[in-house]
Amino acid sequence: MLQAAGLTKRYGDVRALDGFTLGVEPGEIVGLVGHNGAGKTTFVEIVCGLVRADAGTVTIGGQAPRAARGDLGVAPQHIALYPGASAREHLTLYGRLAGLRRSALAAAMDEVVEAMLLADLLDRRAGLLSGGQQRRIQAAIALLHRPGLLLLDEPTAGADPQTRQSLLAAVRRRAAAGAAVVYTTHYLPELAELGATLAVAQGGRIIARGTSEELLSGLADEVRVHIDDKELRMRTNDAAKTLVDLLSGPHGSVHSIDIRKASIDDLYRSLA
Ligand SMILES: Nc1ncnc2c1ncn2[C@@H]1O[C@H](COP(=O)(O)OP(=O)(O)OP(=O)(O)O)[C@@H](O)[C@H]1O
Repeated sequence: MLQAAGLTKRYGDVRALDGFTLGVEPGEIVGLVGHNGAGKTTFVEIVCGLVRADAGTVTIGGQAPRAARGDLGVAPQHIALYPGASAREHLTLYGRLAGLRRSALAAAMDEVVEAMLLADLLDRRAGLLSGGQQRRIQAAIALLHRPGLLLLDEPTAGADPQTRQSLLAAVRRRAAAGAAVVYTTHYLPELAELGATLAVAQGGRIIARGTSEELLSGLADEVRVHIDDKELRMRTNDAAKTLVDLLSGPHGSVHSIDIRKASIDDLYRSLA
């Protein structure tokens, strides 16, 4: 559905993208992760047709980004709402721009209002809502016209657990119905909940691609055991065996055991 190959983009001396290549199939959720400044948002902006790449190609369903705009749903990283307009007015405007009319528009609005918990907020001005509530409206706009490609750039930043769960459920449903999804986040557990594959961006390109199990499998977990008045810290690929070995020998009084799974930071470090 989305094919990007060899994208480069410079801002003065900064290489925002440097050979960025990524493909996303219908029904696939790709978690786009990477340090601040890795090029994730620049990639999203190029796919949206907002920024022109210096080199490389992007196609959406075989078409150029501008021609494919109608099949694109975008929740940008920064809040981009009209402060004086209500959620209802936003959804009506964007729905009409996407070609939805009357009963089709009403049905699409009902669906996203329910999915993004907007019923009680519909007629309040967006500018007076909280950051998390504004994110719900942005996500609803992205989902409204059932696009074939969803680009969600840190859609849960500042969202409470209920909003996060609603959004993740809505994204899963859309992917199950065949949408291709690019989901940018700094929060790995969300991607596990989505069943997403990972694409790791670094220095303006994708340096690793696979399931989180594949990418994290070689990385050691950390086991911390508080015995007597000492804390032992061990890196291990088999936390259970490490603990059994430790505790089957003579030992003092165990106060706590903590197993820290390999994190996304461990992944970045291993790829650096
Ligand atoms: N309009 C711009 N003008 C100048 N530099 C830019 C512009 N947009 C992005 N950059 C630079 O390009 C690089 C990539 O930025 P980008 O926003 O794509 O990163 P990111 O991976 O989305 O980061 P974050 O996780 O912080 O959102 C950064 O060094 C950034 O400062």
